[in-house]
Amino acid sequence: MKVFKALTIAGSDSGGGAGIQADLKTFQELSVYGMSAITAVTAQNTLGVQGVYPLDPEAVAGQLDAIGTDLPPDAVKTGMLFSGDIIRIVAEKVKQYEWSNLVVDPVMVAKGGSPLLQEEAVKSMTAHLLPLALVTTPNLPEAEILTGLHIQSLKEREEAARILHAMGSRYVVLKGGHDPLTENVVDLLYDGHEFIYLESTRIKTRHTHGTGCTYSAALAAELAKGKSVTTAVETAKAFIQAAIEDGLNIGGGHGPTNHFAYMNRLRRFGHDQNDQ
Ligand SMILES: Nc1ncnc2c1ncn2[C@@H]1O[C@H](COP(=O)(O)OP(=O)(O)OP(=O)(O)O)[C@@H](O)[C@H]1O
Ligand SMILES: Cc1ncc(COP(=O)(O)O)c(N)n1
Repeated sequence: MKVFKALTIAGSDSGGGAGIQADLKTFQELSVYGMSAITAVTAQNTLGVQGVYPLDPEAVAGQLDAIGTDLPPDAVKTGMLFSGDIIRIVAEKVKQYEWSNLVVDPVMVAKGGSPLLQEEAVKSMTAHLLPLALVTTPNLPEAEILTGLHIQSLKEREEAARILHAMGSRYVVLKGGHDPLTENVVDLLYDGHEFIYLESTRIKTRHTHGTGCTYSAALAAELAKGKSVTTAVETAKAFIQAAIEDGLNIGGGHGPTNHFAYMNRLRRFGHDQNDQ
């Protein structure tokens, strides 16, 4: 049996709801062998981020070399990268090892408002990493910072997606979780030709810690299995919808999503997700 492997390059969340921990849980649920390169350690729980301890860029490079020389991943995702120096090292290694199935989740700020990316690093993200991305998955505030647009209307979302595509990302998913005005959550997928809207019921819950990480990890896992971007985006959306619907009421703040939910539902309905 072929073993599909996915790599997450991201920060550690001690509370287990976001970052590396969310990514590995998602890979596992979707039957993909998970590997990690940690960029920063955060002291974090459902109440917020209490500390950020970035790793030396050399330590990040060392982890990527260890993986690149022995365990070539079928897909790679990036999350919290913290600094321009780390972004440049990651971009260099992605090119060196020719990792083409790259999902860039341009994580900038945690739910509670703590910065997870230095301001000066935004330029490195657009100059060095986005041109290597197969898919980038910004939320609305991240898309505004990356493009310089103020995004309100659907037309402005489409314009932002066009700009991100022109920056080099072959596909763009503009996530709509942060849009407070709409009844439904609307994500926008753009491949350089057409706009596809993925709509789902907005779940009213405060347990949304790690939604973006989990979503992009599910996308990377499906790409690792050889699924098309469109199919992988649809599965990732179903995965996160189930994970938010069955969110975990633990901790005193924003509880995490439920990584078991999607597969539990498929099992209940007698499907194996590899049959899809
Ligand atoms: N309340 C909600 N109900 C249903 N789906 C949601 C909700 N919030 C977010 N989503 C979905 O979750 C995914 C992540 O979207 P979101 O905009 O929250 O990303 P994010 O802000 O990067 O996440 P994070 O804040 O964890 O970094 C998207 O597919 C979005 O549609
Ligand atoms: C290590 C790490 N990576 C990413 C996030 C974003 O997740 P959220 O916006 O849900 O706090 C986070 N909080 N911590």
